[in-house]
Amino acid sequence: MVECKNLSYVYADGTKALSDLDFSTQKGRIIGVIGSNGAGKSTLFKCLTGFLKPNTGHLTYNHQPIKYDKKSLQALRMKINIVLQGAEKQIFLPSVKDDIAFGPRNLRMSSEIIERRIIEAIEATALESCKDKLIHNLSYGQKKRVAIAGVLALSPEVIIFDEPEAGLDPYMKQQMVLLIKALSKSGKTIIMASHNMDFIYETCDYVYLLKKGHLLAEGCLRMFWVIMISW
Ligand SMILES: Nc1ncnc2c1ncn2[C@@H]1O[C@H](COP(=O)(O)OP(=O)(O)OP(=O)(O)O)[C@@H](O)[C@H]1O
Repeated sequence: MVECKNLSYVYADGTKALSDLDFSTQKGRIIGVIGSNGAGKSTLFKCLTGFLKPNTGHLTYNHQPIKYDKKSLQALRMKINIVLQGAEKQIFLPSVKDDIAFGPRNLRMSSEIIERRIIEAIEATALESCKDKLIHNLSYGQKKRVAIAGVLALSPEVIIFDEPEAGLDPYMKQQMVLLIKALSKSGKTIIMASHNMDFIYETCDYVYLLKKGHLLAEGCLRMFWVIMISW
């Protein structure tokens, strides 16, 4: 479980990106983080993954405060990982299988485990037909699934998606809804940001609404329209 209490983050130029934010997750939940451009969603995700250290507040994972030394951060990213909006940013190697294996190989997992993780990640992301192709030749939607498979291969407990449906056609958007729901059903906790309210409505169990770094509202799906009205 990830929990933030009174989280604040100010960038070096003085921009107050998060102010006194309370946020928490529960295992298997799909949590949507919504808010207009500049609301603080990406900053929150950078704090949750340890890329940014909050100026004030408490940030814990499974009730333990997040530590910022190299070893602790590496361990944190095994538990909480992020799928960035631009798939290209997360692709490091030319072949699908090698790219999926990149994280597990860096962590020096055994070849049997790596092979099993590759197979499971390919299956979960329906990449069977692309698995022997060069990533350079894949479509945007396929590249996005390779990026997701690379994260799944690390087997994190919490997966953050930054605009998972952006750039996908209607069929692939629907596939993304199914993939996210299947991950949650398998026990993964999902946190995601999106500007697509239909996608949020179709996918999430619980929603946080941010405005200029402040938490404006939060609620489960049946509260969704109340949240929308107050936005
Ligand atoms: N490196 C930075 N230096 C200074 N200010 C920053 C930096 N990164 C983000 N900000 C500012 O912090 C605020 C929150 O930005 P953030 O990217 O977290 O918002 P967001 O909700 O993810 O927006 P979007 O929906 O456009 O992705 C904005 O005012 C932004 O300009």
